[in-house]
Formats: sequence, C-alpha cells, structure tokens
Amino acid sequence: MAETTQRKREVFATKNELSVALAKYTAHLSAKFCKEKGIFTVVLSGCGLIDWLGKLLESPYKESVEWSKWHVFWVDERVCSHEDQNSNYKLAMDGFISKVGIPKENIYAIDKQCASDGDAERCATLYEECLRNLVKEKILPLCPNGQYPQFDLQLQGMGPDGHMASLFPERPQIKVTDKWVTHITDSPKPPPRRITLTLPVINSSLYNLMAVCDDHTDQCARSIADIFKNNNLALPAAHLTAQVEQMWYLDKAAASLL
Ligand SMILES: O=C1O[C@H](COP(=O)(O)O)[C@@H](O)[C@H](O)[C@H]1O
Repeated sequence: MAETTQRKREVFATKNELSVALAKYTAHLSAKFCKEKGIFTVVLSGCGLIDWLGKLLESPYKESVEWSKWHVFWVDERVCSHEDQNSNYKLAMDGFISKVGIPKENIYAIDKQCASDGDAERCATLYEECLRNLVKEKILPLCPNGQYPQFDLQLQGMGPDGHMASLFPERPQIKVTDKWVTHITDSPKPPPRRITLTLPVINSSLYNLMAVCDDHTDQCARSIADIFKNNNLALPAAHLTAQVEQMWYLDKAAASLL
C-alpha cells in the first residue's frame, strides 16, 4: 500500500479561481507525462468536477494540451444507460470530452449494455478486465508492488458525507483490496447501483487531486474539518493518498471550518 503522502491543500475564494487552478494543475501534468512517455492517463469523477474542469476548454489549454495523447477513465460510474442524466460518462462527454480532441478509442467507459441492464457486478468485472488488458498492452503500468494499475492523475470529488468515488461511509467497499474495481447496489446517494475503483487502485495513482466546493450547506465543510483536524477515517475521503502528491483544492466555503 502506498506510503501516506501529506494532505496538501490550497483554498480559493471562488469556484472560478479553483477552476483556473485545476486547469493549470491538470495541463501541467499532461505536458509532463506526454513529454516523458507520450501518453497521459487521467481518471475523472462526476458531479461538480466536470464543471470545474471548464477552464481547460479555454485558451491557452484548449490549443496547447495534447488531447490526442489522453487516455480517460472513470473512478466510479453509475450503472445506468450512457444516455441517462445520472451517467458520469454522459456528464463528462457532454460537458468536456466532446469539446476536445480525445480519440474515441482512448475513452474507457463501463460496458454500455451491462450498464443499461443495471448489472453492477458484471459492469465492475468487465471494467477490471478492461484495465487488466490495458496493463498487458502497456498503456497502464502497475504500481511498484505490482498489484494495482497506476494512473498518472485522478481527479476526485467528495460528497457531504465524506464519500469519495463510490466508496461510502459504513459500506464495505472501502475494505476491498483483492479487486481493482468493485460494485455497490445500495448506495446511500442515488442512484443505488454503481461501480468504483477500489481504494488501493485510487491510492496507487501518482497524483490525486481532490476538489471540494461546499454547495451543501456546511456539510462538506464539516467533513473537511473532520478529515484535516481529526483524520476521521470513518470518512472514505480521509483515506486518500497518492504515490507522489495528494492535493486538495477547496473553495472558501469548504475550508470555512479549518
Ligand atoms: O456520486 C458521486 O459523488 C462524488 C462526489 O460528488 P459531489 O457532487 O457529492 O461532490 C463524485 O466524485 C462521484 O464521481 C459521483 O459518482
């Protein structure tokens, strides 16, 4: 398991300033890995993150980022049709991916038919098979202990209850270590059926950036304080680490109790 890296954080007065910084951070790592190895493997989450990635669609990034070298994955996904409003894939495609030149074959969504059928367990199995094939094809390396795939950057979000990806408090999925992808059918946050990268895969990433803006009264702020002040491991997001850097981008509201 990765050494726990320090929880670095930056606080931004507004969501717009956070979005500007997020674009700069992501574009910098894209340039770094595209130069070093010719590809950039990036894992998206859903909800607010896609909106906050919007500055990447503007100059200078829209023109300067080597989009054709990106390989895009999801840290979690709702098990529903790709056309469903709940789909993280649909959210990312409509709000971000369709507006830049990432090759279709470099976009790794969960199996379309399985998702439409609502078969969460099969979706998780097939997504893991997809990742294992990409390791064989040397698109994805394994982490130093050889047990988990290693992504360059994962862009995470945190829910008001401290959930990360689809790892929720008081649910067993956070303890799964013998799989790369697991599933849940009783998510406390709708929709109930989801797949998620497991914690060791999340934490094998070279870089993890967690972006949190508090739109849910001060629930996120309380969870952030519980993580940074108390290291409350009952909150899944408190388990986040990375191989090189874990960076927390917080807006003023999310950081208001720190
Ligand atoms: O349901 C989900 O929630 C988390 C956090 O999103 P938020 O809007 O509650 O901040 C998100 O990162 C994940 O991808 C999504 O499936």
